[in-house]
Amino acid sequence: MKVFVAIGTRPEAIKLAPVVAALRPKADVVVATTGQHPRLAVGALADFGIVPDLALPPIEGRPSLAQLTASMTAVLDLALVGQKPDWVVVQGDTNSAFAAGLAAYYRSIPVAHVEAGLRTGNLAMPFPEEGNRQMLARIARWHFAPTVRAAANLVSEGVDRTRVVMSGNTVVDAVALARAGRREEDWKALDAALALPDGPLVLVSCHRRENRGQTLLDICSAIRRLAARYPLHRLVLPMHPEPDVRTVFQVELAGVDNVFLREPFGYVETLHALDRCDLVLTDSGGLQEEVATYRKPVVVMRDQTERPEGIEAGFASLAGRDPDRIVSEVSGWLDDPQRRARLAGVANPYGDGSASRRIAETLLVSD
Ligand SMILES: CC(=O)N[C@@H]1[C@@H](OP(=O)(O)OP(=O)(O)OC[C@H]2O[C@@H](n3ccc(=O)[nH]c3=O)[C@H](O)[C@@H]2O)O[C@H](CO)[C@@H](O)[C@@H]1O
Repeated sequence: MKVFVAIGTRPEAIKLAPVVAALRPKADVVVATTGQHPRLAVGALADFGIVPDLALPPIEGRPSLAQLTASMTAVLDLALVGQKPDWVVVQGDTNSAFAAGLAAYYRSIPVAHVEAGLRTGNLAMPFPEEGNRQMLARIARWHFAPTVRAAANLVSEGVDRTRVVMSGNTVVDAVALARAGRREEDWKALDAALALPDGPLVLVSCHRRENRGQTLLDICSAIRRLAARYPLHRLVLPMHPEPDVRTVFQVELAGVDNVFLREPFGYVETLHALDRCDLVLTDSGGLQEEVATYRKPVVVMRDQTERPEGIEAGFASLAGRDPDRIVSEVSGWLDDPQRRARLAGVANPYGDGSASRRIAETLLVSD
């Protein structure tokens, strides 16, 4: 069996790396980068010892979403004609995932969708991810749902329930795979490599499209207020390379002593920061899930999340994008060490670390 695994961005690389590892012994796997964020995707794959087999041309300039999707679809179409895979595997909700799914669908190649069924039900938030994942659900042959709720979302939309597999989220497998074999001193060495300051850490990340513009300025004001309120804490912010986001952070947070702006972390470095931090403040999807492995709290800077499981389990607080709410939700955790300590006993709602094995087993015997 030949499986074409399409990877456009860092989170897809992270969440598909364990699927590639699970498929590789038994299938001919072609790992292809789609050109969306090749540098970040290749970097994340390297953390798992994976080198892409096929690097499609990087998307240059600042294309519109339609141009981005159209050009990736056209190039992926040619790649699929050349490779003739039996399956195309896509993950999540990026334009890459949608472009690869669409290209495969038009060539009548079945699509397996990993992390299927996440929904806010609001096409404007997250944008364009909610639309991308809903469209993928219409054309996929296998739907690998990360949670029971995601599986139920798909069935309620009319997806054939025999094509929905509750696999768990592969991010849990990714964390375990990236940690495997690393020794205590390897992790300690990362403090120096990352120039991570001593003292308690807060890991901050923010890059969603709907959080740009005035909202990002508001978020920066919340970060400044938190830095002043918690002078002993170090707020570490690896910046997404998106220029609109980077520049704002660099201007708005310049000169704040306990805010540390950093270039994007590698995956292993991010896991180290997760291990060391007291709290994560983010609009990221993956970080909302990874905190559950580390039993750390996360304050989510979004109005809605497609991951209510984290809130129900007690890891996540939804702060919206209002600075007062952000400051108060973060304070609710940082001022209450016992509340944080209680997370140690909470089960991970995102899976048991065997999602990739389930996905590989299903694909390898299916038509
Ligand atoms: C709407 C939504 O939620 N969509 C998500 C979106 O991804 P996201 O929001 O999770 O994206 P990011 O925040 O960019 O990445 C996060 C990953 O990167 C790691 N990381 C972070 C900073 C750094 O400096 N170095 C790193 O290594 C970090 O630990 C984590 O694993 O697309 C995915 C793909 O389809 C979907 O799965 C997913 O639903």
